Amino acid sequence: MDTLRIEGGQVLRPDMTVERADVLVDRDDGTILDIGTDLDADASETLDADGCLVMPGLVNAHCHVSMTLLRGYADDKELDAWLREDIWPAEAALTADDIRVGAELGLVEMIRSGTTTFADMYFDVPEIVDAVEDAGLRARLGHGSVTIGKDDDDAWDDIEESIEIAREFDGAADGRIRTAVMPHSLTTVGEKYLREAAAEAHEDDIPVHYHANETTDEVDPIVEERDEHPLSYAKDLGMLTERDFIAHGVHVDDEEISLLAESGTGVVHCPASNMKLASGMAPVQDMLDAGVTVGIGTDGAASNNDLDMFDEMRDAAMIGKLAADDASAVAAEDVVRMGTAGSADAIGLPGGALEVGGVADIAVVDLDAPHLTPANDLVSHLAYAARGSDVRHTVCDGQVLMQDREVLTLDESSVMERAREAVTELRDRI
Ligand SMILES: N[C@@H](CCSC[C@H]1O[C@@H](n2cnc3c(=O)[nH]cnc32)[C@H](O)[C@@H]1O)C(=O)O
Ligand SMILES: [Zn+2]
Repeated sequence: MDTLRIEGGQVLRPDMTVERADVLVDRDDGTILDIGTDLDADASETLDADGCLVMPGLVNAHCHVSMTLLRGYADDKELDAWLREDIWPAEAALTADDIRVGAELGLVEMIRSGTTTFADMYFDVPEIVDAVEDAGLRARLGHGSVTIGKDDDDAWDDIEESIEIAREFDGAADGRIRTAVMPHSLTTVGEKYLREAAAEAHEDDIPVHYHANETTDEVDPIVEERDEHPLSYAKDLGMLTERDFIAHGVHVDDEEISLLAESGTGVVHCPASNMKLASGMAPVQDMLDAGVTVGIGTDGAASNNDLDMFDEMRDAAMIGKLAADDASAVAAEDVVRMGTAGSADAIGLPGGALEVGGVADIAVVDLDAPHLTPANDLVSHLAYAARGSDVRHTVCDGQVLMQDREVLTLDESSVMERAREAVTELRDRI
């Protein structure tokens, strides 16, 4: 058997306790064989974790990965103007090659910050599929469709593309890639298209993922037109089921929180994007109290502006306390759970916890740094003090993606160089 032993570290267990242990991984099937201090087996390969915390790989539950190319391209604007005036025109000029290199750049960034799994809404998805296959991450991918401003034929084409992409690539990369049908939002996609997209997806047991209740501009028109709140509308459309997950959920009322909890629909909280676009403060503690499955996502790099899930966990804790006006709200354990198991549950992929028999998706965090000293409470450090750059090794599906900060599956400097060139040309085209 081909095995990997991560040895000498402390291990974060699913109950958020930390214990000294080695982790033995079966690289053939990508699962954890054993966790303990006296594992016998001679491993085929070892990763040194001395002075490190071994934790589940982080799960970035909402992203637009190729938007790394638009990092710093347009800042300091609210959502609607930012999308219409800057982002959508720039995206219209992106080529398939741009999408590929933008995705690779995002994947390098995620691997370097301990993210092993992500959910992504973008276009030219086959390019992203190929990039993920090579990079070795786990992902739930989909084509984002928009129908407003399009004639009926173009609108249907875009919806059908989302459905076809989801069917074609589900199970790709030896099963590491799953898919979802991804209508962009409840206000940028018309009712009949949403209904059809959800029905088609669910017919094949494929989830639906969309932006919802991100800004008041997305809530008010629905309330005015339909005399119901967006998530009640989503329920009528068949888009609020156990397998589905929404991004944001900032402006949700108590009734909508109950709908999320009853249906089991996942919510992906994107605190940095919500702060940067001044979208608002999601009632995360209320959602957790109600039993909603809450994960964390970075959103695209143009509204963040990085893909570091450690930043995101800290932001979630900070804004969660502010939103609840309570310093005990959205505590360290809660954000670490949301950034790992919560995200994995929300997007319906395995991972998010280190357990025997579970997938070997692992981040090894080097604790030997001034900002992580002393080790009073390692869960607190993960939530409040650690950075993506503290990650030393990243493992996904039993394969080592980064060892001693060297990315093994992609050529980091060539990816950066190609991304710089792509953006120089893109700016000329726009
Ligand atoms: N097929 C669509 C693209 C949809 S992909 C998903 C879209 O979400 C956009 N996006 C990124 N961040 C956010 C956000 O925070 N809220 C809403 N949309 C976003 C992103 O720029 C991208 O255009 C088209 O051709 O216009
Ligand atoms: Zn988004």
